[in-house]
Amino acid sequence: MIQQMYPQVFHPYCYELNKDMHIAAAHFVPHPSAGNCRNLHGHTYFVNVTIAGDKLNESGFLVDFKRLKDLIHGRFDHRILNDDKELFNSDSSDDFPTTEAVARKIWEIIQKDLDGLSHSPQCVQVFVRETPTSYVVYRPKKVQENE
Ligand SMILES: Nc1nc2c(c(=O)[nH]1)N=C([C@H](O)[C@H](O)COP(=O)(O)OP(=O)(O)OP(=O)(O)O)CN2
Ligand SMILES: [Zn+2]
Repeated sequence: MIQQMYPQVFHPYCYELNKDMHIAAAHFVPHPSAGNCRNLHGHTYFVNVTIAGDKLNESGFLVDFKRLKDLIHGRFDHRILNDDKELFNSDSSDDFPTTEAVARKIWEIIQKDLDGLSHSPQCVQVFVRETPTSYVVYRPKKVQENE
């Protein structure tokens, strides 16, 4: 069972949901300055995503927890992150599979999906813990207001 405290995010919405996932995945950081991380190695990533909004859908959900799991766990679990060429590449440091970039890519995947929903939920925070001592929080700069 995942039990962890996460940083809080301030937002203007009435509802907030959080979904935890753990993801077993391997990666390497393709740059000489990355030291040991240049070598392929694995982590059990702990991911928490925060969705906020003012309206619920026809099921009474802000967004179905399972939809979030399918989008993220379904894509990354038991994979080598570097093999996901749609997301990661070795040519641009912004697209190396670092914890920072993994958090941002998770936000991009989720927000793109949420943008297709008429009740306009927003992903306001993505937390990614790569090791017991290291984590990253990604928050979009601008949280859209619901109309
Ligand atoms: N800013 C970042 N720094 C590092 C990243 C990263 O993604 N962003 N990644 C790594 C490695 O991938 C490594 O797997 C994790 O590093 P680290 O937390 O240093 O791992 P340790 O378990 O050895 O940490 P200790 O606290 O020393 O036990 C490196 N840096
Ligand atoms: Zn690593």
